[in-house]
Amino acid sequence: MPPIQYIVEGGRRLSGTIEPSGNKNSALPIIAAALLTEHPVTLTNVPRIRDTETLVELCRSVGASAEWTERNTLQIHAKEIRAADLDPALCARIRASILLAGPLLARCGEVALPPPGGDVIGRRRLDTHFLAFEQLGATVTATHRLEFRASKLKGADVFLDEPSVTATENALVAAVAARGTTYLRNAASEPHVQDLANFLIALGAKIEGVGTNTIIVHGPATLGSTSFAIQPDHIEVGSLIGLAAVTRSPLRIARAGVEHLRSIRMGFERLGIVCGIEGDDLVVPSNQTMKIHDDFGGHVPKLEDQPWPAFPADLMSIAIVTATQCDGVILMHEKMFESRMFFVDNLIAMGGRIVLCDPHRAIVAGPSRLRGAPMNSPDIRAGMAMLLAAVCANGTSTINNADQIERGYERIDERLNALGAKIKRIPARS
Ligand SMILES: CC(=O)N[C@H]1[C@@H](OP(=O)(O)OP(=O)(O)OC[C@H]2O[C@@H](n3ccc(=O)[nH]c3=O)[C@H](O)[C@@H]2O)O[C@H](CO)[C@@H](O)[C@@H]1O
Ligand SMILES: C=C(OP(=O)(O)O)C(=O)O
Repeated sequence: MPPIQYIVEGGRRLSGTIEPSGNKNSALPIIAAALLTEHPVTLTNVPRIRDTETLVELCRSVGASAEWTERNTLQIHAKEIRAADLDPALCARIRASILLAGPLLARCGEVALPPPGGDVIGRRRLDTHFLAFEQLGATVTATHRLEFRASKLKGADVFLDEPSVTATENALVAAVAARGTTYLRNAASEPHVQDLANFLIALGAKIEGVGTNTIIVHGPATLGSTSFAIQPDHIEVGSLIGLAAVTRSPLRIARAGVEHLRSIRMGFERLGIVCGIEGDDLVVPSNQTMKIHDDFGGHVPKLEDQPWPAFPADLMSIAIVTATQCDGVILMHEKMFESRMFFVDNLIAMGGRIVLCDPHRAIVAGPSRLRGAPMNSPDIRAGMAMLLAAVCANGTSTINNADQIERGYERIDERLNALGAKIKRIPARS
């Protein structure tokens, strides 16, 4: 596939209504977990993005049938599956290939996975996955590939060494197949972890504590068939709030899943951006103060990410771009990933007033007038953040490697153009 480039004519006001896609990070573990049951599963509101397409190919390669019956509806039937050798190139494309470990181990008693890929945003440890699988009775060998074996998975009282999202998801799926009760303590509780748990419950699993940091699973479950709708993507909603703010545009984000937006709204409020709620829609007015709130006593405020329910790491890049358009000074502290902030060089080249203090901290002083520039998209969220910068900048920007953006955001050029943006995708979509 040829690399994708966006050419963006900036400085335009946007307006209108946009609906977020289904959550990428819900769809991925749920597609993988559909391999746990031998009955058919229908998933709706699945984002049709590069990451889900890659995982669907991997599911087919182990013997499941997986068909898109409508643009965002996926039917998966894993009547019989085999612990086949998985294509290392496909696994290396996505972080979520590691999510096949839980269901394949449960179904086949063994699985060998090439190392997963995903965003290059710092070290991405797998130790928490290994810890959880071992406590559930599996043996793990990690060499050039990851081998998991378990003749029988057994329920256990597992304390995760950190609330890793994908490790919690893998452990949750394995625990559903394990004999006995499992406690997953220090578990991640992100909306996508909740979505996966609700999907497993819909299949017949017995799970308590969904949305908390102690998940209790009574296994083994007899699983059936289900039809399940993926929840809206709160990270996409956050990206759209940033877009509305930096372009000073009124946007309505319809069916936004407002119950999961408190910490996100609070983060943007610190930047002087206040959203209204109307039913399940989020309304971003154009007349924002865009004035950064100092801490009590006039001290420089900070915005930092942490595991859920705090402000999400995947919105840090968007928040940095947004802060360049706000009045005041703020410390942005990315606590979780070591390399996510390096993209700010692109913003500095565009005229952003940012000091990158170290790999985890950047000081942003705004507002600054951004100028269009050529850029490269290093990862999904930095790519989307640069798209926001390009849409708000004076002049034309070129974003190379926009394939990265399309790993996570469905038809984003078309959807933003419908609001008034001017993004040309090369090659054009047929
Ligand atoms: C497919 C998928 O769902 N990917 C998401 C998943 O990745 P993933 O599951 O890979 O991320 P993890 O939750 O394992 O950890 C992310 C990083 O945060 C660090 N960490 C984690 C917990 C903690 O308390 N302290 C800490 O420093 C980890 O060491 C790691 O460097 O969760 C990340 C964190 O929300 C998101 O960025 C990814 O989009
Ligand atoms: C880091 C991300 O994705 P992945 O974990 O799939 O690389 C992301 O969604 O921002």
